[in-house]
Amino acid sequence: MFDVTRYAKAADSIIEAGRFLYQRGWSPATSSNYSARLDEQHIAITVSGRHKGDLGSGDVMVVDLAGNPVQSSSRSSAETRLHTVLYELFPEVGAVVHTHSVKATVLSRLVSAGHSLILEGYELQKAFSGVDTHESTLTIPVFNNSQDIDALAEKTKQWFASHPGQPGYLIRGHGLYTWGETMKDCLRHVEAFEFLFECELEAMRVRP
Ligand SMILES: CSC[C@@H](O)[C@@H](O)C(=O)COP(=O)(O)O
Ligand SMILES: [Zn+2]
Repeated sequence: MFDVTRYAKAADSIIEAGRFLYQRGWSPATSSNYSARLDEQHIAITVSGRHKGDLGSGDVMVVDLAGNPVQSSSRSSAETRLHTVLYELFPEVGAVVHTHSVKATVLSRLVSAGHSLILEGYELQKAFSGVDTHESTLTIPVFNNSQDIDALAEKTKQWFASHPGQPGYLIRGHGLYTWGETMKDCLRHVEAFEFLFECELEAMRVRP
């Protein structure tokens, strides 16, 4: 069983995140999903198919880390397993956010198959938790999109098990996943990624 007060707080953080991310244009047309940890075994996560700019408490439900609904007859995000593998891997992760911005989508299609997006030399890399210098190298893997979410989740789990310090990943033609200790950390990470994606796209335009 989960703590109801914790659920209420987590749901509020998810609803607020949806408003912010939709307004910024990063979660259009019912895309995206968000979650927050309640305890070792449970997370609050968005119900599948809901409009993220207009979430209410009925649009956030509880699942266990196996993805089973707890006290809910709703269907959780189709991408629930992409969230739960991150909670399984990293006990310190308290929230996970998935977005569908134009820049993440376009850039993910420009990174060649088998390559990662490398971010180096940007002061804004320090917006990511644990990064304290522009002289760091962030390796952002780009996974091929798939409707087989269990298979995709397994690939992400394997990659991040051996690269635990990296702050997120792209799915080609689809969007961004990032996480943090709190929902605030996640939103800062999304903003930082969006800034860095714009820089990378602009650099490609100026010097193709
Ligand atoms: C509206 S298309 C986007 C979906 O296919 C999916 O990628 C997505 O991000 C939202 O799925 P959801 O099941 O609502 O969590
Ligand atoms: Zn998606």
